[in-house]
Amino acid sequence: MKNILGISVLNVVSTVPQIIISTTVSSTVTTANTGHNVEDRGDLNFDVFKDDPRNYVLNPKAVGAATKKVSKAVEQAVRDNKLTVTLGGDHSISIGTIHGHARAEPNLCLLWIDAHADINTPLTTPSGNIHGTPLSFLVNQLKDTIPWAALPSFDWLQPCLNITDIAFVGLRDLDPGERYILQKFNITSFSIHEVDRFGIHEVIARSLEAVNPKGDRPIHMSFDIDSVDPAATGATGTPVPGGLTFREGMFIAEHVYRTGLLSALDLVEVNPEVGSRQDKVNTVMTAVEVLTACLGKKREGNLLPGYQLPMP
Ligand SMILES: N[C@@H](CSCCS(N)(=O)=O)C(=O)O
Ligand SMILES: [Mn+2]
Ligand SMILES: [Mn+2]
Ligand SMILES: [Mn+2]
Repeated sequence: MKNILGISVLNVVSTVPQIIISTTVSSTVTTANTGHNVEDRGDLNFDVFKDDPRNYVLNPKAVGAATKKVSKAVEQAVRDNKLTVTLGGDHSISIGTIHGHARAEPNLCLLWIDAHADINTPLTTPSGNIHGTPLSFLVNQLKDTIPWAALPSFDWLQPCLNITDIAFVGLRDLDPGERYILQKFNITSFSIHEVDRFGIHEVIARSLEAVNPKGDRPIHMSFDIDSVDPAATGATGTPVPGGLTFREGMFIAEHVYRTGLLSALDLVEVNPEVGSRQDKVNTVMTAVEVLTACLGKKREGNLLPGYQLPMP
């Protein structure tokens, strides 16, 4: 079982919630005696500079430089044989986490847990926000849809995923371009409709069967906190009603942990600058619980190795 490494990746500066998540995860995972020790490699700080006006997408220079840094940090952590956890922050960082993970583990498969598909291309995005496009930069089959010459800050990036290596869970807000892509390439996807229809166990089992049928591929799970219903995750940038219940989110985490194949994990879109104080508390609590479940903490309780009943 890999050791756990926490890389706190923050948008620009450390935020209290991210610090709470990373320190709580470290202590919780250790005390839950999951057999792991947690190493926090600290924050990746990014230069914030005035970016050019929208050129297909917003802030391409800043995001291109930041995701390049993330890629290097994640690649190194995976090469150090760490189960690598990246906390965010904008889902655009997954351009870097998945690229870096794939450089060390080219055979990875991807679980994308999200209200959104985040697979708009720079030409289909309605907002220009790169957090809605990360997957289009990463998959081979969409390579020709990216205006690479207009986005030189991404010249370091080579597509590294086969589009059929992705399974989506929790979708409930797709743009026309995304729907087209999912249909055209027959990508494994379970919207909230399928979660309601089949139940979360069947959905996550079918997702893993589709992308990892032999159970021999490292798993990258990119968990967008907005996959869980806004009632439990109000402090996020693009909330969508009718999300996964807290319990369904926890089930996904526990089930993926039990595969023993989790190799890298993103926990993203925790945004401490939006929502009420209670939203922030709820969102951080949800993030901590999902993360620690991904890392071995069980709702049934963890048997402490060598535990003996105290006797009088
Ligand atoms: N599809 C929309 C919303 S994208 C939401 C991104 S995230 N990472 O899921 O919050 C767009 O492209 O602007
Ligand atoms: Mn975002
Ligand atoms: Mn989302
Ligand atoms: Mn997302």
